Amino acid sequence: MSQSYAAEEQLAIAAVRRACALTSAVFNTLIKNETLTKGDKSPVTVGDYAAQAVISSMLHRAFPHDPIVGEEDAAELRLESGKAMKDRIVALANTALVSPLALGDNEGWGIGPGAAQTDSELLDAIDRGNYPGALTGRMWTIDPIDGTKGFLRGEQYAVCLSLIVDSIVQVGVIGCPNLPVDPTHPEAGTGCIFSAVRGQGAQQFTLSGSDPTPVRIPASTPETFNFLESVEAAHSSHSFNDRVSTLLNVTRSPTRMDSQAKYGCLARGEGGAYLRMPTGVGYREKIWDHAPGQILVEEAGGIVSDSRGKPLDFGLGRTLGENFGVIAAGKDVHGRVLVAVQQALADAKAKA
Ligand SMILES: Nc1ncnc2c1ncn2[C@@H]1O[C@H](COP(=O)(O)OS(=O)(=O)O)[C@@H](OP(=O)(O)O)[C@H]1O
Ligand SMILES: [Mg+2]
Ligand SMILES: [Mg+2]
Ligand SMILES: [Mg+2]
Repeated sequence: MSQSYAAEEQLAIAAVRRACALTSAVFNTLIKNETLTKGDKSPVTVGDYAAQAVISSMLHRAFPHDPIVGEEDAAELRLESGKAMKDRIVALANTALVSPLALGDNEGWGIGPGAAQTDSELLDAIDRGNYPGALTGRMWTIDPIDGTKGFLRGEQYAVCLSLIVDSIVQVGVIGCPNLPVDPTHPEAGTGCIFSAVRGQGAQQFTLSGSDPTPVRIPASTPETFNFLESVEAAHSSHSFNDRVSTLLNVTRSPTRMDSQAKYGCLARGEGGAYLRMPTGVGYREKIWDHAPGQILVEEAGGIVSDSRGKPLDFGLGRTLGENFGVIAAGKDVHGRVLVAVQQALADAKAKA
């Protein structure tokens, strides 16, 4: 029997709302020494750490036994050299945690404002994201800022949270503070949340209101179809997407956008397909970069697979393991995109 996951969805929405308020505030005041470069050369800001601390604290309060796979860890913040950053993160996280009841909070589920946390409680909350993942059982994924490079550029980024049970994503919530609420009326403002529960559909509402609207991927037409792809050429191959576009006679140029906002746009009918092919050997996609997006697109009536047509495997640890690339698209076009991707891969192999 399918479960309702009502408490989990409400908590996830409330946590993403609080984290989005925090990241928006951070962007307006971010200064240079509030960003670090991680071992893999990617950036992390006080916003990433503080948002993970807030979401993890709220999860722990509501579901103390659930393990968490979170992108960030607090190792740098525990060093003497990280003290200034840690102090700022603690202040930001506590402001977000104790602020008055945000829309979507529900005290009945214990997800209203909480008490301020100590430094060590907040560092421990960040480090609770160290779960290695598992094939069975419940676990949450947190990507506190997905598309950190987009966040730093003032463009798209997303606060992403999912609940995975026995390797299947059951709840996904994506907050997009910089995304237009209505792409046909950009003047109507920005700030959306997407949310989906397995078997119950997908919805969008505004970051500041409680106005859920169901989202569904419409049938695509040659006039409207184009690819959604990463901004960063290092994250997915733009030239491969060009070849697939040529094979499919796609005339519209791709929409480049950071983060899982791409899954949100696809789910509400923008673009037609999200194609993410690896640029080099070795990088394994992280589960927090795809779990909320996968359930959102599937619940909006689409299909998400890797470049071989296999489902994404969320039960192999912190990465998607052997999955190679991602194709997300409406049901009517996914098969055609998959065939074109296979053709482009075969052409590249023949040339090599
Ligand atoms: N080499 C490589 N290949 C593929 N993906 C990578 C790679 N390196 C990083 N990442 C992950 O990409 C996440 C950013 O998502 P996007 O690629 O959609 O954003 S962007 O348009 O490129 O900025 C980004 O997520 P965040 O770190 O949360 O921003 C990374 O997890
Ligand atoms: Mg990410
Ligand atoms: Mg991130
Ligand atoms: Mg990152």
